[in-house]
Amino acid sequence: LKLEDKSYNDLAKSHGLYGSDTKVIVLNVTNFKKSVYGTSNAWLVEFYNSWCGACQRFAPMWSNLAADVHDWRDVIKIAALDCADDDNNPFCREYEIMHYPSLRFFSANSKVGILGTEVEKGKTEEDIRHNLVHFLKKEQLEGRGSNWPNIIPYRSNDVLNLWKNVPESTRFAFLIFEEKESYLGTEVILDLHSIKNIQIRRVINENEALCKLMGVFTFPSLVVLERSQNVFPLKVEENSRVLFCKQIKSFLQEHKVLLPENIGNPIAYSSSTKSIVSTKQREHFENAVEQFGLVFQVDLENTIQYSLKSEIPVRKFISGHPLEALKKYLSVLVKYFPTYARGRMFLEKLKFKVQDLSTLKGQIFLEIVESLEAEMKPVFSNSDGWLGCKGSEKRYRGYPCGLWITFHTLTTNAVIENGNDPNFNSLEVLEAMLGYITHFFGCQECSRHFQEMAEKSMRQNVTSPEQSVLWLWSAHNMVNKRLVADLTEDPQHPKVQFPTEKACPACRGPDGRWITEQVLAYLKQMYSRHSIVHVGVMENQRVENVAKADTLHVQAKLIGTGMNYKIGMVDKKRLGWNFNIFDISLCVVLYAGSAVILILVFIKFIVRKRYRKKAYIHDLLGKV
Ligand SMILES: Cc1cc2nc3c(=O)[nH]c(=O)nc-3n(C[C@H](O)[C@H](O)[C@H](O)COP(=O)(O)OP(=O)(O)OC[C@H]3O[C@@H](n4cnc5c(N)ncnc54)[C@H](O)[C@@H]3O)c2cc1C
Repeated sequence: LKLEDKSYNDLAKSHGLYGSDTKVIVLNVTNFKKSVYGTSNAWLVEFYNSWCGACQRFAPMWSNLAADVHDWRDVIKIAALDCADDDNNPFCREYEIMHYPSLRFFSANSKVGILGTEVEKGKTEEDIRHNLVHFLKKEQLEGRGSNWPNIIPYRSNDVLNLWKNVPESTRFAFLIFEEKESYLGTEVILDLHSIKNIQIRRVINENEALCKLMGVFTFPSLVVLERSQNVFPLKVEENSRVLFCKQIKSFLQEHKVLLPENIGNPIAYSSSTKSIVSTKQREHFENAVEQFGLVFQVDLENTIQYSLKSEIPVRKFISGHPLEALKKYLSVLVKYFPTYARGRMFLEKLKFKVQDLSTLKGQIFLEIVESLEAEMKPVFSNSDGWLGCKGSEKRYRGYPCGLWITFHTLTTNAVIENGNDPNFNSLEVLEAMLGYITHFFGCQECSRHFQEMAEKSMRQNVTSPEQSVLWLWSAHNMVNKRLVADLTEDPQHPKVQFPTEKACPACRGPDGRWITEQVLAYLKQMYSRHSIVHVGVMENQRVENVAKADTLHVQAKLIGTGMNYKIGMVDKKRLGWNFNIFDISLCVVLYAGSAVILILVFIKFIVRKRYRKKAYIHDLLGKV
């Protein structure tokens, strides 16, 4: 497949975090195998998830790297694949992508079935580039990449050997003398390899004879040899890749060697790593919808759908601790996830099918979920997208927001419904959440932070039902605090200490300290299953347990926010045999209508009969 880099991105249906303005090649389930396998260049692919904060923060670095090594593209291509895209998700399972972002190196000419080698992300773009150089050197040492520029050090002490096996037209040989561990020589070779009629080779300081011969005693150093045996030592002010490239290029320009345009000038991709939330937006937010704390049923359902159909099945095998965590997660969903009758039955059956297993494949779990869903549909509302968790752009909010509100809903409803039970386990939902976040949540960085928080204070502090709700609230606020002004912060939904002062004036004392009883009351009110907004729920879903009072309460809230939503279905209480008030009313109306029609027909019949009788008598009298 000989596509220019730009064409890959033009063909891609969705770009995820990488638009057409970057040099990152967008791969997907359709083009991945055709592109990556059997090519003369190697590939470095980022498997990421567009909702994952760590991936969003990593994206500018990845784009920078792709721009930086763009001149190496016939040796290595830099690409990315979005595992959050539903089409790509099974593919990420096949490649056993357990966390995001994951970097995989694919050798030149690799065969289909090779899953790539994990590459360390490091902390900086330079770290990844150096790791990449390691991989490329290894490739060539193992005999691959024979058509690549030679990055193996020149070991001979006879410079005449430099001119063997190179085309006649090669005029200059640049020797970069450096220490064994240095990356500079390889990088310069790769940067400038498309310049014709020259060769650039590394000489390491262990080749003492050649160093002596060339009079090189400091490393790195640059020496040029002409075929005619002229030798020019070139002075480079700093040991930098850019300056070495610059020096070689200016030497070549002086000697009238034609240079390809823009060669050896890595174009930096500029992207801010800071949030673009202005102070004004932060202030404006104080007055915005969010402060009313609405929780939408479709967001909760979207969350567990993503978790059950994408996040859990991405694991190839689930056993041991992850399987235990899955069982606990399903158990709390069955108990406390607010859903309709079919949803509840679906969760119960799912839990039942998993509870006795000692090992499970991710793919099998997905099949169980899908077959139960097909058997019992409609199970979910199948809305088009997020409502409360909708971001101002696709990369913001969504699933992680949904996961937070789902777990707040579970902890709160557990306490509201069973908190008075003397056998109530205050840690049950939190332990289930911790297990889920530890073993399944794709955002590795979030998972690590959450585990650290739990380790520090969860089991110690949560000694009563109410404390489970408050612990999660305070843990979430710690994350909010850490993410203020972060790149992942949605400008329309700045990170705040929750609830805002405006939303809950009673939640803070005069000194600004939290009044936890008030916070608890606020959270119980917001996350109670009775407050959940059933907007956007499919017509054939039936809303249970939502009393008229709640409907009015929600309506009032929505009116207060100025949101233009219709409250559908909310006040339709269910009756037996799947009939609701609407069905019954329709029957009564039809019944009454048909009775009226029958009466009218009857009257018409009587009137006509009388009229005919009269006409007959009249006729008879006339004849007489
Ligand atoms: C367990 C977990 C750990 C995470 N850790 C990290 C991390 O370490 N680094 C990172 O970059 N991202 C992390 N994330 C993602 C991050 O916290 C946000 O979810 C993401 O940035 C989306 O933010 P958001 O604006 O939608 O609001 P979110 O923070 O997702 O909040 C969703 C909704 O919850 C409500 N809410 C907010 N705060 C509270 C509170 N204290 N108590 C109750 N309700 C509240 C609000 O209505 C808000 O809209 C984590 C996510 C989860 C689920």
